[in-house]
Amino acid sequence: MNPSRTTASHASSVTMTTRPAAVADKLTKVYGQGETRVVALDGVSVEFRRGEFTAIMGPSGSGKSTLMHCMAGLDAISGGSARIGDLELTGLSDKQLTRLRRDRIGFVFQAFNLLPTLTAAENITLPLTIAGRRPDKAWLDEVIAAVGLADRLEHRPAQLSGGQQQRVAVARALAGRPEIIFADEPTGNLDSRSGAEVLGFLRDSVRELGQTVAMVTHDPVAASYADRVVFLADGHVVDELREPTAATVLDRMKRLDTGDRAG
Ligand SMILES: Nc1ncnc2c1ncn2[C@@H]1O[C@H](COP(=O)(O)OP(=O)(O)OP(=O)(O)O)[C@@H](O)[C@H]1O
Repeated sequence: MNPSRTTASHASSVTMTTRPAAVADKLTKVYGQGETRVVALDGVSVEFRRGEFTAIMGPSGSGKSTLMHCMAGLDAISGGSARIGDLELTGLSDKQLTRLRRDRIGFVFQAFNLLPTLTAAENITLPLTIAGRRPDKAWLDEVIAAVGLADRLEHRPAQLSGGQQQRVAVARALAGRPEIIFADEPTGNLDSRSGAEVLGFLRDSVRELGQTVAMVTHDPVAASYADRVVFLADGHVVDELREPTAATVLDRMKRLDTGDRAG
């Protein structure tokens, strides 16, 4: 049985009808020119609904990271559109994109990217400090309690396990109540137990705190924590699975690898 299916997704059922947190519409991304031209995304349309946890999977080179970078305003798009909430990313200046990333998007990367000289608490609030925003104390307490870091707040990253460091990174991503969190292989550097904790927390942030998460992963077990899996191949969305289990995800991945994209 898939552990991610044992509790009802209350937040999802309440919020899924509202406008999506992020939308790609016929999104294309072309790198290079002439002989080095690569079409990384070839008309990708996908919605990330509020209060939903989406995993993005696909073979190496299928465009997963490119999709995430374009949606998060880290990379310019070549055609189509990308929106965070109702904000269209095309045409935004570098300054506006920086502000968008800072104020409306949370990031979790494979490498935890914590500042070594700061405590866990200072790392968690750093983006808010940089933005000159006052942390919402009640929300922060809720996030810190949920990630189980209340007794580690004064520790520096070197004094924390990998799993704890990634939980600090997740709390940091959540601290500003972003419109959406983009997670790129968040469990890639963790053992399976720590990985399960981080994934469980990402799932809880969606179910219990009403957040929205899009996560790139290669791992069918990680994907099984999501509400849905979007499959990419050769820069296209080729499949989608709801209520995934590790077994159903693996089965779809095998079909992609053999080029059978039916169903
Ligand atoms: N900066 C770049 N310049 C040129 N080509 C790029 C660049 N970034 C990505 N590509 C190409 O775009 C395609 C999609 O790459 P992308 O990294 O999005 O795939 P991916 O699915 O995330 O792969 P992986 O699972 O290996 O991380 C690949 O063919 C890749 O070589």
